[in-house]
Parts: sequence; C-alpha cells; structure tokens
Amino acid sequence: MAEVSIKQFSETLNLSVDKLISQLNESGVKGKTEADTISEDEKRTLLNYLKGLHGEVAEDAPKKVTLRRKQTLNLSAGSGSGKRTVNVEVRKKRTYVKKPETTEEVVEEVIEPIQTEAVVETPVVEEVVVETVSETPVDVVAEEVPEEIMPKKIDKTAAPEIVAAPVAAKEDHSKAAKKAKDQKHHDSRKKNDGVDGPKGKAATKGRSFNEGNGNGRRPGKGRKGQADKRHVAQLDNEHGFQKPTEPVVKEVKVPESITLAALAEQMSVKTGEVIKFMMMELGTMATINQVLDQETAMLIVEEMGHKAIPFTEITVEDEVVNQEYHGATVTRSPVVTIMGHVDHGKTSLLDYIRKAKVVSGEAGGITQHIGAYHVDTDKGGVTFIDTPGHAAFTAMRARGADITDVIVIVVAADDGVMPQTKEAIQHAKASGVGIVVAVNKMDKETANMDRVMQELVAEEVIPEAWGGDVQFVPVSAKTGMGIDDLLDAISLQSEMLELEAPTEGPAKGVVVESRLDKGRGTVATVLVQSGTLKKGDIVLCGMEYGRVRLLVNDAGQSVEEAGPSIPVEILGLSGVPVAGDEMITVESERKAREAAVFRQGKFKELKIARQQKSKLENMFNKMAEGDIQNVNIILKADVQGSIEAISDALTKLSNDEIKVNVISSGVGGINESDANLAIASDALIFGFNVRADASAKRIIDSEGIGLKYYSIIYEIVDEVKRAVEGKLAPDIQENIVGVADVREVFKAPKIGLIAGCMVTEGTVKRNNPIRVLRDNVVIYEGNLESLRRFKDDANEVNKGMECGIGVKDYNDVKVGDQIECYERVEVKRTLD
Ligand SMILES: Nc1nc2c(ncn2[C@@H]2O[C@H](COP(=O)(O)OP(=O)(O)OP(=O)(O)O)[C@@H](O)[C@H]2O)c(=O)[nH]1
Repeated sequence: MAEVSIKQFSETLNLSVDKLISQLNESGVKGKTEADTISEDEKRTLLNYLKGLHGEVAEDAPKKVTLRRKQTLNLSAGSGSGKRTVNVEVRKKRTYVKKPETTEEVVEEVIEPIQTEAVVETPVVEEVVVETVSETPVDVVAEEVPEEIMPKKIDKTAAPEIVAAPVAAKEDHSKAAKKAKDQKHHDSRKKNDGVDGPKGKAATKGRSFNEGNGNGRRPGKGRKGQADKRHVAQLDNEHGFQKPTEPVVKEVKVPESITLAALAEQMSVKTGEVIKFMMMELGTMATINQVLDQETAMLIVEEMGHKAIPFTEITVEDEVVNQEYHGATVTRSPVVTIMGHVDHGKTSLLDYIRKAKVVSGEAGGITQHIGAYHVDTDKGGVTFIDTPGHAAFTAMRARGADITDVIVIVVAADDGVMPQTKEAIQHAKASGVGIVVAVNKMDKETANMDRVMQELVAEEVIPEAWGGDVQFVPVSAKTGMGIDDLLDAISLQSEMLELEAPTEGPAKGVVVESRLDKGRGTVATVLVQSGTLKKGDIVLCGMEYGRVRLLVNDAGQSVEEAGPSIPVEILGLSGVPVAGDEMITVESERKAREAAVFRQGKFKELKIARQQKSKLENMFNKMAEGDIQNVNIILKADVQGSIEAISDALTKLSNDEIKVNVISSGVGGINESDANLAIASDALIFGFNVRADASAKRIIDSEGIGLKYYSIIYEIVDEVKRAVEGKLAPDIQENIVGVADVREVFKAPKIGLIAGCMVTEGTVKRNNPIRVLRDNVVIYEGNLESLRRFKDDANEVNKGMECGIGVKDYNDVKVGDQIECYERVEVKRTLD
C-alpha cells in the first residue's frame, strides 16, 4: 500500500487532522504533523490503541465478526374488532472468529437476547425470540391512526432497515461512545427493522424514540436516519471512527472476486467507509483496488448491514455450452477414421466402401465429397471420416474434438509397417481409441500377412489370433475382398463401446470440414454427435453462428434433419468455422450471436498472447532469458537443395542451452497441414521462396502462427543466428505491398511481353521490386519494366483495377502467374 499523509488519512477516516494527531499521540505515535506520512505500522499501532480503548481485544487476538439476520413475521389472532396483530421477530446471530495465524473461521450461533416487555419462546425450528411489538386492532390501522404514530405495516418479505444505535444524550461522551459501540451489535438493527414505532409506547424497554434521538420523531426511513446518523457520528468522532450506517438494506451480489471499490459501489457507500470498516472490524489495511475474495466480501456486506448474495458470473457462452442434453438415448453408429502410411491404400479403401455401400444404395443420389459419409451394413451403420491422414486427425484433436470411435490402420501387405504406420499407432494409442488393422493389397502376389502381423506385434499391436485384442482383417481395395469383414470388425469393435446418444434436445456436433462456396456461401460439414439437428435450427459453431438454411446429406440430397453420427452439410453460417469446432443448437439467435461475439473477443486475447509468443523476436528474447530450450521450425522451400542447406545451417546453430529443431520440411507451398503442425508443435514456419496457400493463410492468421518468408539463405540463417545470440540488429523486413493475377499475356511491339493483370491485393507500385510466382513458388525475382493503366503509364495501381505489367528482362510470364510487389523496410529491433 502506498504511504499516505496524515491529512489524506484523516480524510479517509472522516476525522479532523487535529483529532487524528492527538489520537496518534495517545497511541504512542508522536510528533506527527499534517504533511507527515503515516506508515502501515503506525496505522496498526493506532488501530490497536483504539481497539483497546473500545474494550476490544488487541490485534493479535482472534478477530470476531458478528453477522445478524432478523426476520419479522406477522401473526394474527382473534377476529373482527378483537383481531390482534402480533409482530414476531426472529433473530439469529452468527459469530465468525478469525484466528490471526489461520484463516479458519469458527462459526457459532447464539440467540440474541432482546429486552422486551413480553418475551415468549416459540417452537420455531431456529431458536427464536418473539417480541410483541404492537397490539393494534387491524381494522382501524389504515384510516384512524395518523401516519406519524402509526405502526408500520409489516411486510413479511420486506428487508429490514437500519439506523444507528440511539444513545442517551445526557451520558458523557466517552461513556456514550462506549455504549454505542457495545450496543451496536445488540441494537443497531433492532431499532431499524421497520416494526418499531409503536403507538405511544416504546417497543423496547428504556429506549423510546424520544429517549433515543431526542427529537420525538419516529425512527424510520429518511430524516430519522440522518438524525441518528449525525448523532452517532458525533459521538463516535470522539474516537475518530464511526460504524458505517446505511438506511437501506441492499441485496448485494457478490462475485467470486470483487475490488473493494466495486463492492462499495454496490452497497452505495464510500470506499473510505469500507476501508475504515475493514480496518476497524477485520483489522486489515485495505486499498481501493484491493481484490477481495467472495468470502471476505460477503462478510463485509453482511456486517455492513446488507444482504450478500453469492453468485458466479455466468456468461451467455457458459449458458449455451452447458445446456442439458436429454431424451431417450439410442445406439449410434461408430465414427471411423482411416490412417496409414502413404500409398498403402487409405483413399482406395474409403472409395471402395463408398461406392459399394452408398451409391448402390441410393439411386439417383449425387455422390459428393463432404468430408464424412455414412454407410449402412448388415450389422448397422458406420460413419467414415473422409479426410484421411494424420493431419486432419491431429488438427481435430488439437481443437479438443475427439470424434473418432474406431481407428482403422491400413497396412499394405506387400510393404509392411512403415514410419507413418508407426505414427498412426502412436496417434491411436494417445487418443485411447480402439484399433482395427486392415491389411490391404492382399490381392498382390507379394502380399505377406504374417510379416505384417509380426511387425505390428513389435509395435505392441497384438492380433487376436495371437492372443491380443486387435482384429486384423485381410482386405483388397482393388478386388473388394474382405471389405464386408472389415465392416463387421468395425461393428464388433463398436459394440463393445456401447455407443449411445440422445436423439432429442439441443443438437451437438463437430465441424469436419468447411469452406466458402461461391454459389452457396458458407458450407460446413458437421457430424452430429447428440440430439437431432433440424433445418431452421439456430446454431453456434465455433466463433460463427446462424440459422441452418439448408441441410444436405452425403448423397447431395436436401434433408430435414440429422441425428447422432450422421454427417450433414449446413448452410447459413455467418462465417467459415474451423474443422474441429463444436456446433451446438441455441434457442435464440440473440444468444447465439452474443456467445459468438464473446468467443471472438476471447479469441482475440488468446491470439494476441500467442502472436506475442510466436514472434521470432519474442521467441528468441525469451530464449535469452533461458525460458525456451527448443525452437521448432517448419521449413518449406522451392527446391530440395535449399532445404538441406538451410536445415543443416539452422541445426548447427544449436548450442548447450538452445536447440533449433527443423521438425518438418518439404518442397512446395505452405499448406494447411503445415499450419496445423505448427499449432500442434508450437513451431515457426519459414517459407523459402514459397508462400502459404489460402487455407494455410487462414489458419496462420487466425491462430497467430509465426510465419516468415525468405529468399536468401544467408538471411534466414543469419537472422536466426543473430537472434540466438541475442544480438537483434536492425532487421530488414519484407512487406508484400501488392499482388496482381496475370489474366492475359500479349506481345507489344518494341516493348516485349506484357501481362494483362488484375490487382488482387494491396497496390502494385512501379518502382518496387517484384517476384513472379507460379503455383505459390517464386520463379523470377526482379523489377518492373512498365506499369500501365490502359494506355497511360502509372506509378501505382490499386486492388480491383486492371493494369498492364511488363517485367524487366523476363519473357516467360504465363496466364495464372502472380506478380508480387514488395518493399524492404529497415525495422529497428529492440529486446523488449
Ligand atoms: N493391387 C492393389 N493396389 C491397391 C490396393 N489399394 C490401393 N492400391 C493402389 O495403391 C496406390 C495408392 O493407393 P491410395 O488409395 O492412393 O493410397 P493412400 O494411402 O490413400 O495414399 P495417400 O493418399 O497418398 O496417402 C494406388 O495406385 C492404388 O491403386 C489394393 O488393395 N490392391
């Protein structure tokens, strides 16, 4: 806590400077002036002194906080003019003892004795004290009793009011203050409960209104409260502190954590009062911005005379995500992912099953690729995820979508276990999903089932035939041999899983594929997991939402609904969701939109955090601090030679503390799989003379992956080297300023080849260097010879405009190429 001056502290305490100084003197903190600061220790000394003065225990003793609750009931007895109303007051007192060393709280309940004229114990569950407050014929109350003296009608549900404890005016101040303090716990609410003010007779012995505030006014809301408050304040000022009093009991919602200032605002009191209260009652020095936990905040609220209601903040998103899924459950089809080494026949197998089981069964249906399809077999339905490969599986799992029930590992009988087979086994084992092995290409002469079995045993995949629990099925995607057996094996495997899902209630599913279709807009393939998704439903899909305009099944037919384990395309989303995003139906579009907006906001925060982390500079800065030991790099390049050279050079930069790993490399543009791998392994992507394709760009942008393009080997190595060494010299940053698509190529007399282009991104500038890209690979680097709009020379051409480009010293531009215009900027790098 920052030090405050005596003057500031006196203002916080609502006390004159002189009074505070004199109290400090008395407590032993001598020689303070207005401008001096007061330390925490000095405040504590003052607090202990004042507590001693109030007859309270010193600071080290357990702290006691008392909470009271009072309820008033209205009982009627008799009838007609003899009808009597008896006000019953139930009091409950709860004392928390806060021990100094521990946070343990001892809770004891005591009965508050009330001085009354007639005390009767009633058989209520809680211990009860009943006080006869008024005896008035009910019938005459409204008309005949003047408001001034009319007993306030009791509303059983009304919250009690509070005023300060009245104290006999003639008592000397110190005595009065002591009494006020003593009686605060006993009396403060008793007089303010809204049942006081009996006609001409004090409800409480020896504490009539006249005696209490000396003005004869009935205690209640408004002026009475102020009068009492003033009075007590005056008395309390003798000691510099006054118990905060509020005329209205508020229901204060207390979240899991709240700042002191926010809590004060909720109670409509000044922050100073809460600080003072905490100091006096809890012996804690608090600041305005101090965050209080729910328990402490509730204690303060209750003790300051309000009603604390604990609550956990529930966002629309929580509400939407945690909705109940109910209804009768039905057995659902298993969801199968096929994995295996390249060329072992994954696609052929999927195609064979699809052709055999879907097209034949659905005459007229147009088979289309939607990323998943459902087949019916004699043993029941099976849903195949039609995005073979580990990348898709990893991408989904990276997003927390474990949709697969069975993994089929395809191993070519003539090739055996290969690196990606091992990888597939690892993926399957990591996900805990059951395996079925399809030994493919059994039609080939060189097929060797035994060899495959032996090699898989070495990978701890033991066939049933050899006493293990994995079914091995010999198949041929070429001849169709064993395909039915494979489907049977899948059904058997899934029977053991007892797959069930509710068919009613809100639908829930996972996005398997998504794209932006020119004619149809956003198209997402969703695999429904539970409930039934219907046309017209409102859905929340990752960060997108919308009303389902159309549902299309895997045969290209429009359908009305889709139940568990059925894949369907949905149209009508606000944007393109990402594979692996969860889809849920939401009752209203407003809620769906709010949840989507909330997620977008949250995502931005995450993205910023990730971007910060994935920036090369930050990565290396962190390394300098010794945080990061491994730097993972995915390297894509135009030719194999560059990959080898760069990989070698980068790996050699590793030292004892830092390891530079090129975890994946390859020839060609940066694709979706590279981007997913970067997410999964927290890697940076380096593109050497290659660019990211559209889908990779989408992931890179949305996930904030670190991506850098280079065209000179020594630059890439040098930059990493400098960064590793922590010498972040000024950086030459390359910015792509414009991209133009080549639409036509024609020969102009004297000038040479002219590319008729459309600028698709940014601005193409006459004087900037350019590169020619073919299929996302750089094929030429140079400058512009000419840039023309119609017949005129132009310095710049903006996005959406056509232009003619002549590339200097290059005559091989073709339709479909891209001309990328870039600039080099020197960016000063700093270590922070
Ligand atoms: N003889 C024979 N050839 C097969 C069989 N299954 C697949 N092939 C052939 O093997 C080659 C690779 O098959 P794909 O289905 O493309 O293999 P894949 O595992 O999907 O390959 P990637 O998609 O590249 O990973 C193709 O030439 C197929 O015709 C089979 O059962 N018998």
